[in-house]
Amino acid sequence: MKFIVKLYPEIMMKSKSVRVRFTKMLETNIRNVLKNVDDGVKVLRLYDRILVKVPTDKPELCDTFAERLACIPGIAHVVQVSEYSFDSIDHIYQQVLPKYRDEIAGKTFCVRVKRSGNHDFNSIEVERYVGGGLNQHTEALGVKLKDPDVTVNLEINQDKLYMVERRIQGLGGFPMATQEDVLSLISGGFDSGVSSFQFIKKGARTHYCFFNLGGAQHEIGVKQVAYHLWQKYGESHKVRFISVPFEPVVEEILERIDNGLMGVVLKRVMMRAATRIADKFGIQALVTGESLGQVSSQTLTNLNVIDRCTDLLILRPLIAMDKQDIINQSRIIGTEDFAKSIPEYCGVISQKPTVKAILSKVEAQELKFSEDLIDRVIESAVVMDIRDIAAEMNQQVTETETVKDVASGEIIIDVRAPEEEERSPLSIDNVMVKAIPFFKLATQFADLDKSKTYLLYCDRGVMSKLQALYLVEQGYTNVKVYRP
Ligand SMILES: Nc1ncnc2c1ncn2[C@@H]1O[C@H](COP(=O)(O)OP(=O)(O)OP(=O)(O)O)[C@@H](O)[C@H]1O
Repeated sequence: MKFIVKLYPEIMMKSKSVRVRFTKMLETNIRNVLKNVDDGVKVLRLYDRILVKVPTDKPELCDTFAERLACIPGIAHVVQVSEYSFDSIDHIYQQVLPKYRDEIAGKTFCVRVKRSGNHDFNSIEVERYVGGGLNQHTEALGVKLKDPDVTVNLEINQDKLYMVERRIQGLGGFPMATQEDVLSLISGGFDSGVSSFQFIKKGARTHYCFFNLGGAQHEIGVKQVAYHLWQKYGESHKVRFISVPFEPVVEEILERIDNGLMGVVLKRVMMRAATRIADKFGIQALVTGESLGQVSSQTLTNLNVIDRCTDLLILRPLIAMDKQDIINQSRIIGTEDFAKSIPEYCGVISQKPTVKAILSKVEAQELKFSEDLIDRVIESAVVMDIRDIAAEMNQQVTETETVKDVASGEIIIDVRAPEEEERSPLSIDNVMVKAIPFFKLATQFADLDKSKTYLLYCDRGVMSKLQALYLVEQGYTNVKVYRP
């Protein structure tokens, strides 16, 4: 079984040298991602496509490969094919006939051919020859060129015939790391998840910067979102997750800054701190999830005042998007459930925030800050490789317990998202399994029988550990992680 990966058209329109560079990057990225599924995978770059060969003894991996390919930036679409050799047009027909005989019986059909290489026939001739043969020698209702019941898709490349079994829509965009790095300010809500995703899709290594205003639980929640985005769409390249303790900033803002200006001042301190971090790592742009008019700090006047505190480029990919479209997008990329479960943590919500901040007044207010405020918070920032989020959870989870077996009376809670849980439900003989998706767990755990012990389960063991930590933080002791 093979996949033929088609590059996004924007890549194909580039000059030869750029196209080759992008294609090579995509080839490497695909290899890096798929070898995590199985290192027997073979990835081969051709002129305008990349071939992915699934290990012959593991056809069951096809669905996982298809899912992973659908999330790698730079791919227009992927076709899953079976491969045959041929020596004549009739040989093509003879191989197609047994494959499609039953499928087209009682149905209308048409044959579509894409051809590359040197042959003594063209695509239309193959369509007519194969279509004519199938029409005569099967129980098909007949050929119908527009809206047939079945389309027989064939690809011919030199002496190889590929029969297309399914088409998988790609993500589009550019291959990861073909663009320069960005630092995405992530708060765990709908917006910053989507804005981060847009830069991953555009091929920018997207590092994460989080300002902690709400304690350990907020940080755990945001780490879940960042880890999900990286693992699903950007796994080919490692990135950093930087957590900056912002309680000292919030404290000074509450004590020293005029009520109406608090929101704008908080954002300016964030931008200054993020600029320092970006400079340290040679990153040239910040990304935020700000959107025009969404909250008081996001009027044009206020965004302008925010921008004046740094020379660094601030990119706001959602600036003209409607909130509902952002939420819809977050559903598609899988961050909606995380965002729903993260409460508003901003401690600097003033009663009457100004929508028209005046730069000179804001600057005068900021003189009231302790001189070393930003130095202090930057010094205590924690920089981690995003891959270590999973490892860190492992370490911290020793506070809770990870178990391989279920003791009598223990109950398993399957915390996977409902679609995943429905696709492959967990069932263990003589063990009670309850499905409570991770985003409902925090609220529903309190209603469970407290005399019982609960083992949290998810397929990769990251989400279950994060959720276990979260519950331990809240004071529960009757929770463990289940890793069979
Ligand atoms: N605690 C934080 N850490 C890092 N970035 C933040 C934080 N709070 C806000 N931001 C950045 O500022 C942007 C605007 O935040 P704000 O709270 O004004 O709006 P929001 O609509 O609640 O954003 P979101 O939905 O992303 O939480 C966010 O999208 C994010 O990029």
